[in-house]
Amino acid sequence: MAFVEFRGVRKVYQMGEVEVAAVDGMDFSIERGELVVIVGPSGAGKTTLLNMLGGMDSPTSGAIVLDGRDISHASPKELTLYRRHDIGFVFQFYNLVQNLTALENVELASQICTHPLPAADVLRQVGLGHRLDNFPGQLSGGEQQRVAIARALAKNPKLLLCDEPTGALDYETGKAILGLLQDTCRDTGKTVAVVTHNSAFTAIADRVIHIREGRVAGVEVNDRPLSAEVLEW
Ligand SMILES: Nc1ncnc2c1ncn2[C@@H]1O[C@H](COP(=O)(O)OP(=O)(O)OP(=O)(O)O)[C@@H](O)[C@H]1O
Repeated sequence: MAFVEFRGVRKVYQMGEVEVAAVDGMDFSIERGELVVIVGPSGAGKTTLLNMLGGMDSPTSGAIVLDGRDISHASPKELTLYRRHDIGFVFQFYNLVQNLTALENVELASQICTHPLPAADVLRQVGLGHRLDNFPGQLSGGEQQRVAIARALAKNPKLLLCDEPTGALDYETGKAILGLLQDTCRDTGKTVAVVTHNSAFTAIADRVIHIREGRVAGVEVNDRPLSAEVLEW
């Protein structure tokens, strides 16, 4: 069994009389330790997929398995624990607590977990060893996203789930963040999934899952992914 599996997953929203299938029968798998890019145009179903994989929402039908556990019928309480322990989230906007330092922001997340990694170590790992005591307002956008990545990693999650992680950053800073996600995957063996509309990012992935109209339009496995350093778009 693969590390992550989507099997016949559907998510249907009822809009008055009309049913909208935001995800309409999705099958894919992700292996442990892979950097995966899930890519598709606006409205393809990326957010709906991410919400289900992240345990924010449950599928209408089908199975979602992470590390051997089917979460598709999990109770709200079980999903809370799943989000807390199994998934590290990185969003487009960093969502840091403004009156806490970088170190305190990371420690805050670690406090709710059972096996957190030392906050200062993880901040050093993302290149912010010299910024531990700075507040978010004293950090650049790229540095704030590094804190957000450290916060997610310090939970020591099974899967790092990133939603348009470079969306608010300029070109060079965005590239550096992609490089950090790639290095994290290579150096720690962590499974990293990046959800994006930017098809250029697919070149750095071990596996690419193309999404269109609520379905998987294709899957590619890259034997030689490009280093994020040399990526251009
Ligand atoms: N709560 C909802 N109720 C009704 N329809 C929804 C709901 N959420 C999503 N949809 C519909 O499902 C489809 C997929 O939406 P989704 O937000 O998952 O796409 P997306 O790929 O994330 O798009 P974007 O890149 O623009 O965020 C769209 O047609 C959307 O209108």
